[in-house]
Amino acid sequence: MSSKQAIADMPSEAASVTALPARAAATPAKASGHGIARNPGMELDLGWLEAMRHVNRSALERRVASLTKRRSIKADNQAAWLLRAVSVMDLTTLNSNDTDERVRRLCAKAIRPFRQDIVDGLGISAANIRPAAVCVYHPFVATAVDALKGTGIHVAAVSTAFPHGLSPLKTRIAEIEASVADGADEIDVVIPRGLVFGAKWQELYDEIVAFRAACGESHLKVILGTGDLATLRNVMLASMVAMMAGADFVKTSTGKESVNATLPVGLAMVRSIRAYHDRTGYLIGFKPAGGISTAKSALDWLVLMKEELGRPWLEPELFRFGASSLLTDIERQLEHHLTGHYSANHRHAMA
Ligand SMILES: O=C[C@H](O)COP(=O)(O)O
Repeated sequence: MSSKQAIADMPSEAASVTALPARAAATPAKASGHGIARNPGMELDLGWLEAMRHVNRSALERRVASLTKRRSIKADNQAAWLLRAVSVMDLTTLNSNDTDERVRRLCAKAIRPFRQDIVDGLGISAANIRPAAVCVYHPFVATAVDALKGTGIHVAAVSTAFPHGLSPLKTRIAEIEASVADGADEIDVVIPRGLVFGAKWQELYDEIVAFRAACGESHLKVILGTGDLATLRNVMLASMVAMMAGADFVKTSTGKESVNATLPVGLAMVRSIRAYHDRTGYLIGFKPAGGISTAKSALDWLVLMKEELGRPWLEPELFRFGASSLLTDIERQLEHHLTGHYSANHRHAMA
């Protein structure tokens, strides 16, 4: 199969794994394109958490090693999978020196993610492949909303005293409300990691319930800061509490911890998503973020999702990469795919 054919066939090429069945819509789908029944959450079930006593780290690591070693993506299909990676990307800028101008340039990159010669070479002009969202700090939400108007690209805001989550609860809730008022479609909140260390599950649950209420129709992604959580059991418990409290997505990292998204941690979260689905029927999204900057690592994550959860988790409704520099490497790899050589990073300007 030629790579152009593989690109045209991308949805079916990725469809070979049986997906978890989608639940019949229990809550109305969001008009702005999030077409999945939203997780309403459930009561905090401490007994369920208690039952999750043991997480077998070495089994998770073995599974990750086998998935990445015998990766099932053939060379001809790689360009198609890289385009898929772009379409599930939250193109992110979260820097202390962000400006309105920089955010406008990033939005322009989201609208036209590839150089015209790459678009023409791959034959993808009709496919309109773009990141799912642009992710910014609150002061830039209005700018991004304006720059992306009419494109269908969502605006995500990091909230709740990102990246540490350590301001008063009232302040964190007000921050969510302000981003929603400015037009954010998605809100990425961070949890205070101390609540996990103290096993203060009720407090964590209540905070996330309040975050969800403040989000209204905007979708809620809950960042666990997994690099700070010390154990995979903590990661799984925090994931479960976030889902019980009504998270639409669980997300690994802020990008500011010393350890960012890793595949074993991702697998632990994905297994929590599966367990939550088995019990409630709801499909929860997953967003690995932080340190995902190479096309190769993006492919590893996509394979993990395809093999563990199935086809629906290759769509932006249920999967996102949070990444500030991944698009640059993907563009370089696509150019290499077309021309056989690499160009310098500066030829693929981000913003
Ligand atoms: O949520 C997204 C992350 O902050 C992006 O992290 P990164 O800059 O390491 O790609």
